[in-house]
Amino acid sequence: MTVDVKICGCTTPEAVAAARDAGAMFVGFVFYPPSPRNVSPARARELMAEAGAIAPLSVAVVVDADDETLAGIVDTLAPPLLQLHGEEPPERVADVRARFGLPVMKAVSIGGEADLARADGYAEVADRLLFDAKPQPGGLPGGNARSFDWKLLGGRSWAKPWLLSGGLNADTVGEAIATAHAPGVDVSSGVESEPGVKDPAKIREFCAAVRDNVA
Ligand SMILES: O=C(O)c1ccccc1NCC(=O)[C@H](O)[C@H](O)COP(=O)(O)O
Repeated sequence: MTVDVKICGCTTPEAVAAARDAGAMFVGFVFYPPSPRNVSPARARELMAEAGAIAPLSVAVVVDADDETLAGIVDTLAPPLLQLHGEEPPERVADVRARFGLPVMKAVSIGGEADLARADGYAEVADRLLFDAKPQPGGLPGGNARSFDWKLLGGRSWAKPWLLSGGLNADTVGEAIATAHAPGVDVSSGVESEPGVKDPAKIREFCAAVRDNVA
């Protein structure tokens, strides 16, 4: 069994290279100006180029982005996956997918059982799901180092591949995978030295912890 890893919020070539060398499947670029991890689409393209030909797949992370913003990202970066991390309803997920001809991963914030029913709705229209913790009111929609009760996901199955996210780090990811039966994991804050600053050593430790905890 393998567990897919996404290192989100990369802003330096060193972070992308560390993710690549540690075997991450995805690297996320955040296109959301209030985030300390915000980069421009052109910078994200440079970072991927600097990481070389054999690189993880880039994921464009956006929050309630309009079509013009998405078109700029798609034209500049050509990401193989879009991550919608805002309040996009299922209809918007389906619309983005059809309009841009790209697979879409929908972030679903989980606070309790009711949110799992919401996830069922997204599983019908998205290509992947990402389960994250609820943001605090007025806070960033993601990248908050907040976790949720992983037991809510244990024993559930979805028709689409999914990633577990929210407050993970090298110390907790093994238990998180085992509890939620997660086929993939995503991390941002847990591999940083301070908000927005990825630490290559922590990226390596995180990916090693995932490997060590998968039978
Ligand atoms: O990371 C951000 O700054 C961010 C801002 C706005 C929307 C989404 C964002 N991140 C999305 C991710 O996929 C993060 O990796 C995910 O929320 C987990 O973050 P963390 O709890 O810090 O590991």
